[in-house]
Amino acid sequence: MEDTTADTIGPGFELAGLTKSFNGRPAADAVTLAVPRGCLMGLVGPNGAGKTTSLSMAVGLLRPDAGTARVLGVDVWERPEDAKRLLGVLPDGLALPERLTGGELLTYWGQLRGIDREIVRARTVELLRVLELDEAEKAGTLLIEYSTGMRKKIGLATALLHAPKVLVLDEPYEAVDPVSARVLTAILRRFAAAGGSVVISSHVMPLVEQVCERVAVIADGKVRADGTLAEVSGAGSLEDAFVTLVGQRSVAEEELTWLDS
Ligand SMILES: Nc1ncnc2c1ncn2[C@@H]1O[C@H](COP(=O)(O)OP(=O)(O)OP(=O)(O)O)[C@@H](O)[C@H]1O
Repeated sequence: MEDTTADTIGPGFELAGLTKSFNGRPAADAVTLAVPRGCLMGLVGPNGAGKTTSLSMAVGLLRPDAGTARVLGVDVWERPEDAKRLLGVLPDGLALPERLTGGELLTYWGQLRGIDREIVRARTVELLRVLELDEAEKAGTLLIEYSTGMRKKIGLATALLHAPKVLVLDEPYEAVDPVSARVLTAILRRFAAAGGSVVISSHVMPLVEQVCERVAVIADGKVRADGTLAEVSGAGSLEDAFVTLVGQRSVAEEELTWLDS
């Protein structure tokens, strides 16, 4: 599945001036980021900051008002077929065909992507085992019966199945148990060590500190900070830097007093 049309130098993933407004309000305002090859980048920001909007535009799920995204030099909007071969995506709120098992989903997914049947079969078995979904598969568990964390994991498996070069994962650790989270981190580190680029969005700052080498902070649709973990965090923690960048909000003494009774 190697795309020979992709370039061999430059960043793995590049967002340049991505802009989108909803009802006249900018949700993403000239978002510009570069994820080097072999790098894990964390994308953090408050609720409604524009993370999902930016990532959706970057992977070809939401058409930008302006700006471009390139995966290994391939323009996501000009060459969607080539770009999609290189990209593995775990979108926000992934819709699943609920009446299939996880294994059936991966099998159909692989066929849709035109991957050889035997390869799909082998990768499906391996992904289900590594992500600890094999017992559910043996029991014939349908996706509608999957827990929230299991849904996240099968979504991740679909993102990995075609062996992409760039992974874009919206909240991949959300609802995932600690053991599975370690497995996920090991997968992502191995992916990056092999030269892949990874972007994860997350609200869990210690996790981003633990997993990512670079971090970008988005607030009000704008990139407020972008650099190595040390550059963005400064002398304190990432959470301290985040709160300084996006502003603090606490509950005043006179608010919610009706909860005191
Ligand atoms: N389809 C849409 N229609 C209208 N407004 C939207 C739409 N999608 C997003 N928005 C708005 O765009 C802004 C950015 O939303 P977005 O989902 O990108 O934020 P986020 O950083 O991913 O937030 P969260 O951390 O809560 O998931 C918000 O104000 C949101 O209400």
